[in-house]
Amino acid sequence: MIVKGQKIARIYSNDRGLKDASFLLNEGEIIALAGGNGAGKSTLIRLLTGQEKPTSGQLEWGSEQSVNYMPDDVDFPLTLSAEEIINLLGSLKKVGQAEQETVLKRVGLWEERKQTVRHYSKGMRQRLNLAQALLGPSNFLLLDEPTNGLDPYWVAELKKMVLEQKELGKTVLFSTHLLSFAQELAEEVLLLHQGNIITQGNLEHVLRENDCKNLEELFIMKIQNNL
Ligand SMILES: Nc1ncnc2c1ncn2[C@@H]1O[C@H](COP(=O)(O)OP(=O)(O)OP(=O)(O)O)[C@@H](O)[C@H]1O
Repeated sequence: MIVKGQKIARIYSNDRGLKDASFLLNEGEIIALAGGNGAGKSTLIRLLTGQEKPTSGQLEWGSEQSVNYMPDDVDFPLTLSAEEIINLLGSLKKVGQAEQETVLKRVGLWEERKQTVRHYSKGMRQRLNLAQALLGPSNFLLLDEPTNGLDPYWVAELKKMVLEQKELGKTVLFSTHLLSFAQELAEEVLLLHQGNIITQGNLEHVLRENDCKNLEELFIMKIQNNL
């Protein structure tokens, strides 16, 4: 077990957030946290990273978890280059030059590594964000809206990178509102709507159980039932 949520909630003063979420994440799985805007995906991820404290409920962690995290909104210093940022984070994470180089090459920023972030496009900044999450040892990778700003080539590369991480034995949880992306990649799915988990489990199993041909059909059916 990686982590178990036991009726975990984070309710903000406006009564929104994440409500009584119970779930179990197992080792070595690719898990999609899917749902629309304001569904509670980032809130759940922030609870998992410890950036948010639950208003009720708890998380029970398996032993020796080490988490790498790709936030959905990171502002890298505009005056630093990708190389400097990865170097700085590399020294904090005790990762040597060779791995730093591999990671920058993997996200396609090696050629532009000496340019400052100011000169990067949105997609390049997002790839730098991905690079920092790939850097250093972890067994649990949390990616919040990793496709944001990526073009089709890099979305395809992102899929490959997630599968590579799985091959290395890691658990990968990513949030998305792109249901086709979740469908293509995930083994397990947590479908969120207005702060509630409306469906969870093995993707093939939940589709079969609900007689749906894909996640989009399931999502529409579930939210219509919730209205
Ligand atoms: N700091 C906050 N203060 C008040 N309300 C918040 C706060 N953070 C999130 N919320 C509310 O909690 C709900 C869930 O937000 P969250 O950011 O987790 O959704 P999300 O699924 O990540 O959405 P999106 O896909 O739009 O990023 C939303 O209704 C949002 O307005």
